Amino acid sequence: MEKTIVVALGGNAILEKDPTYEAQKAAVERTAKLLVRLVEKGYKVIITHGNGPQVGNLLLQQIAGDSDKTPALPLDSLGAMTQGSIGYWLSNSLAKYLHRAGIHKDVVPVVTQTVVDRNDRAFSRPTKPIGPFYTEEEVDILNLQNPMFVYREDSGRGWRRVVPSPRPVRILEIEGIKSLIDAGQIVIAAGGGGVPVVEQDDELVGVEAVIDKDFTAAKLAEQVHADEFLILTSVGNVYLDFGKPTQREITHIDANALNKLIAKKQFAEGSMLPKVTAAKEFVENVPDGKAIITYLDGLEDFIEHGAGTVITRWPESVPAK
Ligand SMILES: Nc1ncnc2c1ncn2[C@@H]1O[C@H](COP(=O)(O)OP(=O)(O)O)[C@@H](O)[C@H]1O
Ligand SMILES: NC(=O)OP(=O)(O)O
Repeated sequence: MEKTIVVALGGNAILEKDPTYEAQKAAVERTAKLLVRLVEKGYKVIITHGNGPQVGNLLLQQIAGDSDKTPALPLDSLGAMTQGSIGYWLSNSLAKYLHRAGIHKDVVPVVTQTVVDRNDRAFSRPTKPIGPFYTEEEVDILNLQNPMFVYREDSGRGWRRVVPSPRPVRILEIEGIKSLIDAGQIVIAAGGGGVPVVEQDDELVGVEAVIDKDFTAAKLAEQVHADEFLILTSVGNVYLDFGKPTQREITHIDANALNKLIAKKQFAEGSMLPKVTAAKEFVENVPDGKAIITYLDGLEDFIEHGAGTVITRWPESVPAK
C-alpha cells in the first residue's frame, strides 16, 4: 500500500539568501525536482512550507506604500497571499518535473485556515521571526521609526522582527485535503502554518499572527494519519551539544528520550526546538508513525538509505543501527 508522507519545507527550500523572485523561483525549482523523487517512490505527498521571510518582506512592502491610496493589509491576509505565491511557485515547478518524470498527477495548493485559541498566551509574547535580518544598529533606528514593532536576536543569525505565534488548534480544510489525497492528487496545504483565525460567535476572524509551520505540519500529519512526517531543514541531523566541540548527531531517538533532551534545553528556541517538539507530538499522536528531520540535499539519501534523525514513539520501533 502507498505510504502517506507530510513534508514540511524549511526556509532554504524557498529562499536561501537572495529574496528576489528569480532566486526564490530557482530555489523552488531545485526543491520541486527533489520532491518528485518521493512521488516516483510511490508516496502520497502532502507538502507544507514556511513563509517567515516572505510574509515579513510583504509586510514591509505594504507599509512602504501610500497609506491612503494603497493601505497595508493585515497580517492574516498577507499570510494568505504568501500561501498563494509560494503555492503557485511550487505547483508550477512540480508540474514541470512530474511531467518530465511521466507522472500524471495534479498539484493542488489549498489556501488553508488554522483555528487558534484567542486566549493563547502567545498573543502577548511575540516570538515568531519574520522578514529580513538586521544589525543591532539598524534595529535602534527602526525602533525610533516604529516603537510598536518588537525585534529579537534570531539564533545567532541577526535581529528580526517578531510577531505572535499561537499554537494551531484545528485545520479548517482538513476534510478537503484528505479528499484530494485520496483522489491521488499532490496537495500543498497549511503554508506558513495556515492563516490564523479565531472563532467568534459563528464566524472565523483572521488575527495578526504567524503560526509556526512545523506545529501545523505535525497536526496535518496527525489528521491525515501520515505514515511519515518529514521535516526538511538546513542540517542533515539533529545534534546533541549543537555548535560545541562535543557536538554529535542523533540518528534515532524515541519520544521519551527526546522529551528529556528538550527539558535539558538541548535545542534552540525558534529554530530546532519547534521541529523536535512537532516531531515528538506527531509520534505521540500517531504511535505507528515515524518523523524524520534531515536536509533537502539529503532527501535522496533519506529515500534510499533512511538517512536523517528518525523519531519514533517507542524505543523498540527505533531501527537497529
Ligand atoms: N540541536 C540542534 N541540532 C541541529 N540544528 C540545530 C540545533 N539547534 C539549533 N539548530 C539550528 O536550527 C537550524 C534549523 O532551524 P531553522 O533554520 O529555523 O529552520 P527552517 O529550515 O525551518 O527555516 C539549523 O540550521 C541549525 O543552525
Ligand atoms: N510560518 C513559518 O513557520 O515560517 P518559517 O518556517 O519560514 O519561519
